[in-house]
Amino acid sequence: MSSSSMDTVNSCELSPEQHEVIYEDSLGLEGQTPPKQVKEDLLRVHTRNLDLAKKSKYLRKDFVLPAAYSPCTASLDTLQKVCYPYYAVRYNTESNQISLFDLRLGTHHRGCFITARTITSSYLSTSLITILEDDTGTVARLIQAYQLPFTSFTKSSIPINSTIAIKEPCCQFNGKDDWVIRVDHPSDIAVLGGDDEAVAMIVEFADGGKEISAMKWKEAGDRAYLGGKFLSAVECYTQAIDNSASDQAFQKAVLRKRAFANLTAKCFQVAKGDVLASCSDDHEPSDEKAYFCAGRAAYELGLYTESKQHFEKALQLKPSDLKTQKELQRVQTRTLESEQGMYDFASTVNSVKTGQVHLDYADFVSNTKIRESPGKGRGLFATKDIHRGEIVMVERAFCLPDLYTSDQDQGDGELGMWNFNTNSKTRRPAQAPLFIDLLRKVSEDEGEAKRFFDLDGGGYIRTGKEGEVVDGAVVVDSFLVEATRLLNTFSCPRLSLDLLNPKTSFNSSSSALSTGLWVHAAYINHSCTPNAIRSFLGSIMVIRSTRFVSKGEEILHQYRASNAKFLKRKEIFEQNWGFTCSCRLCTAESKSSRERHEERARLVDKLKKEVMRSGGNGTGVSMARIKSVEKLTRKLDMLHEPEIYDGIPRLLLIHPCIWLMERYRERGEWEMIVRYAGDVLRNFGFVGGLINASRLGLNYEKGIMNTEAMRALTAMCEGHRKLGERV
Ligand SMILES: C[S@@+](CC[C@H](N)C(=O)[O-])C[C@H]1O[C@@H](n2cnc3c(N)ncnc32)[C@H](O)[C@@H]1O
Repeated sequence: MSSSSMDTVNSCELSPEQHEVIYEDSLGLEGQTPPKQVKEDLLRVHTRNLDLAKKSKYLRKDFVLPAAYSPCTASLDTLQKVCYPYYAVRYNTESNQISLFDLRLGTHHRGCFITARTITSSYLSTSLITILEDDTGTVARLIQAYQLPFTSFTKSSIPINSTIAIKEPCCQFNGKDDWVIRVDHPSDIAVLGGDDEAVAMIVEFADGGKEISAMKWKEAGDRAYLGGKFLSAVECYTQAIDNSASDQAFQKAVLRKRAFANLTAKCFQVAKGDVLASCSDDHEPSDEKAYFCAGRAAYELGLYTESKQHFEKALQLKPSDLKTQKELQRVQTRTLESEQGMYDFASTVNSVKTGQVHLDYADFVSNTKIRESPGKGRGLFATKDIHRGEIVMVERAFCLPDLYTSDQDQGDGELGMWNFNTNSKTRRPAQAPLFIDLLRKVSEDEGEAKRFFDLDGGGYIRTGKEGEVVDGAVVVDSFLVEATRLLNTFSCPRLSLDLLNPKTSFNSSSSALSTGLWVHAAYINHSCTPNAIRSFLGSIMVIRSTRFVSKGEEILHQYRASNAKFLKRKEIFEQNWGFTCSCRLCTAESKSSRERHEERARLVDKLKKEVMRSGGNGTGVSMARIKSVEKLTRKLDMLHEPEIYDGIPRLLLIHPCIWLMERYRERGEWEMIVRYAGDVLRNFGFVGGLINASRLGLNYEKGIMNTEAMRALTAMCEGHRKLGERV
C-alpha cells in the first residue's frame, strides 16, 4: 500500500458491554428519576478507582462515542456567569438553573444548566470521571467523555473543590442503580479550578461582594502567571484594568502583562490586540518589547507581512537587539515561502529523521483556490499554469500526533476509539489522539474552529452555530469533529523521502504512519488518475503536480493507494467517503464484467499466497518460486481485456511486477530488473512512450506518479547503468 493513503476506519464487531452503552436509552428508563446516590458509597468506589487509575496499566485504553446529540448552542448566560468574567459568579439566581436532584434519566435538559462543586479529584476510566455535589447536597458522577488525557493523567483532570457549570446536562443510565452526568461537548462545561488561588479570590469576591483593589487584582494576576495559570492571569489583569478607570499608566502596564499572558496561553489574536493598544503613537522606547510581542503574535498567526512590520518598529527603537534581529530574519524567510513558494527543505530533513516532526515553515497556497466542483462539492483549483513537478501547495499540519506506527504494531496498549454513530473503531493508534487534539484546538480558538468546521462533515446535521462563541466559549460539537476527522484526514509517514529508498521495507519504521489534518489540502477531491501527489516532511505536506496543470483545472490526488481491486476500491470510496469515482480509470474498469473482475481478484489472492509462501519479501527466494509468480503474473496480464485496458493503468499487476523487480535486483539480474521496472511503469499507465536504453519517454498525461513508480524509475536507471547503457 502506498504510504499516502487517506484515513479510514474499519467497521468491526462491538462487544456486548459496548452494545449495552448504545442501547441504554432503549431500556425504557427515559424521564425516570435517577436512583439516589449515597455519598459515602460513591466516595469509596471513587477512591478504589483512583488507586486503579494510578496503576494505569489496569485501565482500558479505548473510549466511546455514543449516538450523537448536539451541543448547547443557546446562550444560557451560564458559563459566562460562572467563568467569564470570573467576578460575576452569581449562580443561585438563574431561572433556568436546575439542581442535580431535578435531573431525569435519558433526558436532555435543554435550556437548563446545573452548577456544582467537585468533591473528589478526577480519575481515568474509559473517560475522565469526577464526583460532584450541588447546594442541595445531591451527589452525582460526572463523565467528561470527550476528554481523554492520553499523554498525562493529571493534565486535564479537574481538581477537587472546583466550581463546575454544565449546560443542558444529560443524565444517563450506567448499569444497575447507577447513573452519570455525561458531557460529550467541551463547550457544554466550564470549570473554575479548585487549585487556583485567583479563582478562590474571585469566588470570595463574588460570594461576599468584597471589594478588591486594582493593585490586588494585578498582584493576583502576577502570581497566577508565575504559577503557569495563564488564563486566570488574563482574568485578573482584566479586573485590574476595569477597576482602574483613571490611571492610564497603570492600565497600559497591565494591558502589556495581559498581552504576554495571552501570548503564553497561545491566544495570539488577543495578545496582539492588547499589546498594540498599549503602544503610544509616538513610539516610546519602552514600546520596543510591545512591538516584539506583536511581531511574535502575528508570526504565530501566519501574518508574516504584519509581523515583519512590528519587528522593524522594535528594531527602530532598539537597533542592537539580537533577538529581534533574529526574528526579523526568520520572518523574512517565511515571507519568501508563503509568497513565492521558495523553500529550503533539505536543511530540515535530518531534524525530521532525529524525531523533530513539527517544523516551522510557512504555508504556500496562492497557486490554488477553493471553489465548487460539479458533482464533488467543493474542490481545489489551480490559479495559474503549473508545470510538471512544480509545487502546487505547501501546508503545515493543523493537528498531527507524533505517533507513527507500522501496520504491525497496532498494539493493545494504544488508545482506541469506538464510534457508535458509524459502528466503527479507530484503526491506527494516532487516530484517537488526533480526535482529542482537534477538539482541544477548535475549543481554544474561534478562528481555527471556523476554518475546521467549514470542512466537509458528510451527512452530519449541523446546528449552524459550530465555531461561534456562545457564553464565552467556542461551540464545539464532538460528533461533528469526529465526522469531519473521518472524511478529511491523511495518513502520513514521517519522511516520504525515505520511502524512495529501495532499502526501505514497507514494514520498517521509516514507513510507519501517523494521521493528521491539513485544512487547505482537505478540499482536494479524489481521482485514481490524479494530477498531483502529496509527500510529507514531518508536519509539512507538499503537493506537487505530476503533469502540466493548466490554470483553472481542478487539483486531484488519490485518497487511497492505487493497488486496490476495482470492486473493492469502489466499495471503499462509497463506504468511507460516500462517492463513486468517475475518473478515466474507474469509468473504463466499470466496463469490464463483474465476473472478470472477480476472476482477476481471485488470481491476485493466489499470487499473494504464492508470494507469502516464499516468506514475502527478502533475499533467498528460490528461482522456482520466482518462476511460479511470473507465470501467475502473465496469466493475470492475459485477464485484462485489451479493448478496455489499452492506454490505462492496470493496477492489479503493479505489485507482482514490483515484487519480481525486487527479487531480480537481489539476484543482480539487471536485464530482468529493467524489464520489470518497465512493466511497473506500464501498469501505472505510462504507456505510449518509448522506454529503452537510450531514451525513456514517459507519458505523464496518462501515468500515475507515486513513490512506487519513482522506485521503478530508479531501479530502471540503476539497471541500465549496470548494463553499461546510457540512460
Ligand atoms: C476530503 S473531502 C474533499 C472536499 C469536499 N469535496 C468538500 O466539498 O469539502 C472528501 C469528500 O469530497 C467528495 N469527493 C471527493 N472526491 C470525489 C470524487 N472523485 N467524486 C465525487 N465526490 C468526491 C466526497 O463527498 C468526499 O466525502
